[in-house]
Amino acid sequence: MIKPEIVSILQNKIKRITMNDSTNILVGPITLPVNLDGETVTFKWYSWLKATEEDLFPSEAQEATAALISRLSSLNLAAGQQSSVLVYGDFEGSDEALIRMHSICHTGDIFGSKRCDCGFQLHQSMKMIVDNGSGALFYLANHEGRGIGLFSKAMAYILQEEGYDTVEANLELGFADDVRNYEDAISVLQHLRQKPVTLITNNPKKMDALKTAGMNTVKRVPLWGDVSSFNEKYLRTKVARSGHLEVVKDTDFLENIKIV
Ligand SMILES: Nc1nc2c(ncn2[C@@H]2O[C@H](COP(=O)(O)OP(=O)(O)OP(=O)(O)O)[C@@H](O)[C@H]2O)c(=O)[nH]1
Repeated sequence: MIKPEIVSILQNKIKRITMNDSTNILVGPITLPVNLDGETVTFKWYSWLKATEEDLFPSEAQEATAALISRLSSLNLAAGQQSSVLVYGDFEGSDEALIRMHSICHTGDIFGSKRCDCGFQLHQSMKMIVDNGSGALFYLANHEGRGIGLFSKAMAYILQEEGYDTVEANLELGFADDVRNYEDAISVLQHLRQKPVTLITNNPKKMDALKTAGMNTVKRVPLWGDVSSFNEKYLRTKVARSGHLEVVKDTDFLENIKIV
């Protein structure tokens, strides 16, 4: 039995986001001071859980929060991945808000791998959001390896060491090049902000996903960097095969960046 005082602490921080055929349960905001290049910057952190079982967060029940809490310890949530959003500034009301839909990259974001540009993009986009004064970083934890999962990404890396490019490696393993879905994140975004957003990305598919969902995405800010001999082929493949947009049209952007 969950104590009433525990329910009353949590219930104002839990919101239901109803989608067409499922529900996302959003928890937050939670104050999150972050060390960003030596400065303490305070974000508001939220996480969400897709409620696939109807009784997880019953809409009619008065004690929906209690019902949810009482199920938590048996759900084995650590075995799955829950996504996050870090919100900065007056995200709901500001005229100009920058957002980043960042797909998890265990190797790049956590270990600092130089085989991709993910760690750089994660860090840089947080700084861009703070410099802008308002925005949100969505950290999409079910997107590892463009949706193929960490174990499969390890296999894809082995194929890449034998000369296959990123796209070929995914295809040879029986996946599409990119199997990511942004619906859950967009539902959370729409819950947090209705006004137009500017998306930090080089990937037009992310812009399309937001526009298709009816989100008013007015602008795009590109984000290339941390180019080295380790990730040069990966970055070239993004432009040549995955449709990523270069910084300057008709220019081979990598030739303008010193390879270290
Ligand atoms: N399959 C596969 N996935 C990779 C590889 N290197 C990085 N990734 C994944 O690629 C994704 C990159 O995510 P993002 O940086 O958000 O997306 P993006 O499509 O590059 O678009 P933008 O960075 O927004 O321009 C992450 O899920 C990484 O785990 C790789 O060699 N193979």
